[in-house]
Amino acid sequence: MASQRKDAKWLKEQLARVLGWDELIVEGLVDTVVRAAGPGGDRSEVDEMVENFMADSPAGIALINDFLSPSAAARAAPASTSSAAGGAAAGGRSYAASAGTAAAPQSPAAAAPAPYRPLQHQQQQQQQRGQQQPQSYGGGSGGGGGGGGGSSRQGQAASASAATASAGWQAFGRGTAAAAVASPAKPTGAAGGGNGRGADDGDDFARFVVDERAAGGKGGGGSRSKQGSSRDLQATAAGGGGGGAEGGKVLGMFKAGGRIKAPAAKPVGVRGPDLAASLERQVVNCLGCGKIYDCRNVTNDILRFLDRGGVCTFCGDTVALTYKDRQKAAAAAAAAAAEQGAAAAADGASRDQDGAGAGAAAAAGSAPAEDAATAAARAFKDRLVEYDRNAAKRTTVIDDQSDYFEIDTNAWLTDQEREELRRRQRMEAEAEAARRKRLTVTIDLIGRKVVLDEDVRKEKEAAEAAAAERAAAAAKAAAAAEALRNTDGDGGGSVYGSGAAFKGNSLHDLGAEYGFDAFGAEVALEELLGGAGVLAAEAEAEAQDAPYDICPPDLAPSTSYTPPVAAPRRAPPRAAPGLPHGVVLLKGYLTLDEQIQIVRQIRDLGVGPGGFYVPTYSTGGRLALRMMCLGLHWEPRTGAYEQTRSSYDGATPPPLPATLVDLCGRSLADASAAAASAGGSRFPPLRPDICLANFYERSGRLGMHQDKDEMPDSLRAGLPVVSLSIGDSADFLYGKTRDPEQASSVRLDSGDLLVFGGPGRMIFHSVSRIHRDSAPRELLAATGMRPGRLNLTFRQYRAAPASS
Ligand SMILES: O=C(O)CCC(=O)C(=O)O
Ligand SMILES: [Fe+2]
Repeated sequence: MASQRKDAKWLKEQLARVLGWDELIVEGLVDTVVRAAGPGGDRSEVDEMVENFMADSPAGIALINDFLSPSAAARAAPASTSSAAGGAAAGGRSYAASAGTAAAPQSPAAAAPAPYRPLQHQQQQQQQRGQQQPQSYGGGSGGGGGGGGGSSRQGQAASASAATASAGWQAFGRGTAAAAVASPAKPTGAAGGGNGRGADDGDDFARFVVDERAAGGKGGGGSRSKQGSSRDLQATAAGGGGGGAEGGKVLGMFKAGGRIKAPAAKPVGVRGPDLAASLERQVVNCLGCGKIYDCRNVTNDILRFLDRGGVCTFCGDTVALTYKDRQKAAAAAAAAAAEQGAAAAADGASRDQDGAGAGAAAAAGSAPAEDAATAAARAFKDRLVEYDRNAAKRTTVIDDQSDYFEIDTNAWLTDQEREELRRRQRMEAEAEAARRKRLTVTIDLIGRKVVLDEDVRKEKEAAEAAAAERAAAAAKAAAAAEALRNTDGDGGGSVYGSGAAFKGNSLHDLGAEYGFDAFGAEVALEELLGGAGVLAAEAEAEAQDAPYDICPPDLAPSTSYTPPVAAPRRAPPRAAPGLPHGVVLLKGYLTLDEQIQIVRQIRDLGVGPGGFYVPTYSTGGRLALRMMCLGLHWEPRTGAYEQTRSSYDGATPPPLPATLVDLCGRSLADASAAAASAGGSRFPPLRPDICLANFYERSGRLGMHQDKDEMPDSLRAGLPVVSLSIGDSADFLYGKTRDPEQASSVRLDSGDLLVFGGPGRMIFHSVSRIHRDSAPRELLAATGMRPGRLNLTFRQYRAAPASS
C-alpha cells in the first residue's frame, strides 16, 4: 500500500470501489480532484462534490484527502488515461506549498491542505453557527488564507484555527464565487483573512441559498413520502447523524436522501483479492436479489462485495461466504457486521446496545482481534435483524422499466382479471375508433363555414361507461394491492418468506412482470388503463393513417384567443426553494401567450415528418408517452442519439426552430439569475441542439432515469437540461437513486421552467403522474390541445463543437 502510486488512475479505482458510482461520474470526480491538486487548482469544485454527493461516504472523503495530502508532493507522475491527469502530473508539487505561495507565512498547520470533514463535524459547527445563515464561503483556493488557519466554509475563522487544522479537520476553503456571494453582514471565512479570487467566474456552482430553512434536523432517516415537500427534504437531511441543523443552505439531495450510510471499517490486512482466493466457493449468488458474484474474476464490483464482507452491491443483502482461512472468515464477518451496523445507524432506527452499531464499532476498532466465532455469530445475528428491519424495503418492487403495461404476461392477474382487462381494452379501443367515425357535418351558412362536429351525446355515454369501468377496476386493483401488501407486510414474514420470492422474480425484466409497482395500486391501475389508453390512441392513429395530433380537429379551439397587446411586465421570476443544488424551478415562468405559441408550433411540427410517435424499448415495451425529437433523434432501444429515426420510420428529426433556441436561452438566463439572486451561482451556458418534446396523455408517465445519453464531455461539464411544461400538471420525482421511494416530488404546472445542471445534472427523475383536468382553461380553449401535458427538454449533445 505504501508503495502504491497515488495518481489519478489509483484514485479512480479506489473511488469506484468505495463509492460504487457510475464510471462516468467517478471520472468526473477524479478529474475535478486532479484539477484541484494541480497548479493553481481550485478546490471549491471538489468541495462542492464532496458536500453534495459524498456526505455518506467517509471512505471516499478519506481517499480524496489522501490524494490531496502533502505526501502527494512525492506522487509519481500519473499514468492515467484521464486527460486531467496531466494537471496532477505537472503538479507533483506539494499542494500546501502552492497554497502558501499566495499567502502570508503560515504555520505548518495552516499550510497543510484542507481535508474534508465528516458530516458530524460539519453539523456541530453548523449548529454553533446557528440557523438562518446563508452559506458563506471565504478564503482563497486551496485554503491558504493569509494569517493563519485558512478559510472556513462555516464562516468561522476561529474554528478553522491552526489547531483544528493540525487535528486534521481544517475547514475547507473556497474562493471564486464564494467571495462574491458572501454577504458582509454574515460571518464569512473571508473575514478570517481568506484570499479569495474575488469575482465569480461564472462556471462555478456556488451553494444554492434559500431563505426557508428547516429549523432542526429530524432524527432518523425514516422513509419519506414521495410527496414529501421541500421542507421534508431539508429537515430530513440533517437526520441520521444526530439531528443537527444544517442552517443556512440547501442541502445536497444526496445527503437529504434520508440514507446516510457510513461505510464499513475494513478489516486490516484483508483485501478483496486475498479474500477471493481463499473463498471456499468462488461463485455465489445473492438470495435476496439473485445477483451472481463470480469471484474468480475480481472486478471492482467483486472487490466491493468482498471488502464489505459479502454485502450484495445490488440489494444490500448479505451473502453467506465461507473461507478456507478461518481468520479471514472472522475478519470478513466483522466487515459484514460493520457494514450492516453502519447502515442501521444511518437509518436512525433505534437499536439495542448490543446491536449492529456495536458491531460496527467493534469492527472498526478491533476487527482482526475479534474471536472468529463471536464475529460470525454477531454477523449472523445482525444479518437476521437487518433482514427483518428491511423487509419492506427489500420487498418493494421498483418497476422502473415499466413505462407500459402488459396484460398477457402479468403474473399477478388471475385469468378472470386478465380477461376482464382485455375486454375493457377492446371496449376502449372500439369506443375511441367509433368516436372518430361519428362525425356530423354542420353547415354554418351565416358564418360561411363547415363545422365537423362529433356526436356529443354518444361520446358522453361512452365516456360515462368508461368512467364506471374505471371506478370498478380501481376498487378491484386497490383491494388486490392491499392483499398483496398484507401478504408481504412490513417486517413481517419469515426470512425467506414471500418477499424474497417476490423480489427474486423482480430482478430481471421487471417491466412486463408486475401490475403493482413501487407507485402502488393507483398507479398500477393507471397503468392498466393507461396501457389501454395508449392502445386506443394508437388504434386511432393507425386506423386513420394519420400522425398524432396534440390538437386534434375534433377539439378545435372553441374561442379565439387574442394575446394582450402589451403583455404586462412580469415580476422577476423567483426560484422555488428547497430544491437540490444545481436544480432550479421557476413557477409560472411562461406567459399564457408563450404557452399557446409553443403548443401551436409543436403541434405543427408534430404532425409532420419525424413528428410524434410512441417510442419502444428493445424489449418491445412502449413508453407511456408520445415523443418528437428535434435536432437529433433519441433512440430508446440503444439509449443513443442518431441522425434519423432508424428503428421506426427512418424520418429525420425536424430541426430545432430558432424561436425555441431563443426561448431556451432566455429561460436559462432567467434561471441562472434567479439562482444567483438566491445566493447560488449560474448554470454553465447552453447551446441547445436537441429538444425532446414529450406528450403525456392523462395516463402517461415516465420511469426513473438519468438524462445521460448526451456526450460525456457535455455531462461532465454539467451542461444543463432546460425543461418547460405546458398543459396538465405532473408530479416530477427526483432523487439520488433510481428508487422512486427514495425520491422527492415536486409538482410541475403549466408554464413552469425547471433547469437541472452542474451538480444536479445527473439526478434521477421521473414523471409519476399527470393530474387530469389541471391545464389552464384558456390554454385549451385557445389551442384545442388534448387533455394531457406537453414537456420540452433542451439539451446540448457535446460540450464543444467537433470542429473546434
Ligand atoms: O416530462 C418531464 O418533465 C421530464 C421529461 C424527461 O425527463 C425526459 O424527456 O428525459
Ligand atoms: Fe429525463
